[in-house]
Amino acid sequence: MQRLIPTLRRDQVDEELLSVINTLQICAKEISFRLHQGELAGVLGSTLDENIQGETQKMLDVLANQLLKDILLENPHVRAVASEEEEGIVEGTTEGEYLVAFDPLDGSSNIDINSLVGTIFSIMPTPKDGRTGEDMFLQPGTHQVAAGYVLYGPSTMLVFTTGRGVRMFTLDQKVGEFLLTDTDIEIPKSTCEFAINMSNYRHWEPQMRRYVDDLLAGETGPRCKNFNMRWIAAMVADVHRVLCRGGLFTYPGDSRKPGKPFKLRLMYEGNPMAMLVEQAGGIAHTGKQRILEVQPEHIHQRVSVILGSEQEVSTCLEYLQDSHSTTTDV
Ligand SMILES: O=P(O)(O)OC[C@H]1O[C@](O)(COP(=O)(O)O)[C@@H](O)[C@@H]1O
Ligand SMILES: [Mg+2]
Ligand SMILES: [Mg+2]
Repeated sequence: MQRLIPTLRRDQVDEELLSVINTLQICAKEISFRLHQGELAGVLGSTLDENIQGETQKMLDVLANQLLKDILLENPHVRAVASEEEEGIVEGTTEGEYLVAFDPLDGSSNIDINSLVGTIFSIMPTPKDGRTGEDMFLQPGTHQVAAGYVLYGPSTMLVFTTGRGVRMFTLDQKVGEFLLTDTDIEIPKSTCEFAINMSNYRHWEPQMRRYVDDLLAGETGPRCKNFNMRWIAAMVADVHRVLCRGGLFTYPGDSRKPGKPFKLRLMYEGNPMAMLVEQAGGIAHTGKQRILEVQPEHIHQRVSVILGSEQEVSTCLEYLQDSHSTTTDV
């Protein structure tokens, strides 16, 4: 079976980028090891702190962030990193050719119940126009040269794209290597499955409610078919299911917190997942535009996400089109 780096080398990925990807896979193996040790590693539970987004930090959020940051910044090809757990960017080597944005541990509320979590990452080139600091990261997702995630599940998987399709690698615990297990991933065009946190129903705009009402109405409703629902509460795991067997995943805007309608982060959740989904033939949208075309204004920007099977996302967007001309609350 093919190993990660030789597989990418055959795609003529440049050596500097390969080196960054190699560093990421080293971190992923270490995080995977600690997670699988669970309680035995003494790293479960919460810290007494909140991250800069006001969310309770788990010990593993802190540990995974420290690991990724420390190891990436030792790589001479990394100019800077941006993380969900860091307020500002952290600078590396001035000559570094690449920027890395990451969510060190996604779905971290699942840690306490020994359920699925992941790491998400996005790699962009260092701009050559003299920009410095956080401004270097403010590039649309179309600029990403590589993106992916690690799913820490019954097996640890690395799902990855450099813009030449999506590949899945599985960590062979015996040899400590990610081996290629699936290639040319294609999301089925149609689906009977959707993923949304239904408990927010009352906070959605009317057209999103109408779309979901029609899904729930099943074969006797206007959609004339029955839909199933799944929600793992870890974007990595929900998107992984969509890549494997199709589906629609959405975290739409809602009116819970005035002035803060969105939950998922653009630079290290929306963009990398959008690149994977588009590379697998799906759609990744905000409801108004391709996620990959959003011009970021700051590194922790949040965004509405609707992604997955082409036909179902298109149908959802048709429902929402009405709403954007009649409501302004999202
Ligand atoms: O708590 P909710 O509403 O189910 O939200 C779940 C969503 O929040 C997230 O967990 C946010 O990720 P973090 O754990 O990195 O903060 C997504 O992975 C997931 O889709
Ligand atoms: Mg996350
Ligand atoms: Mg996180």
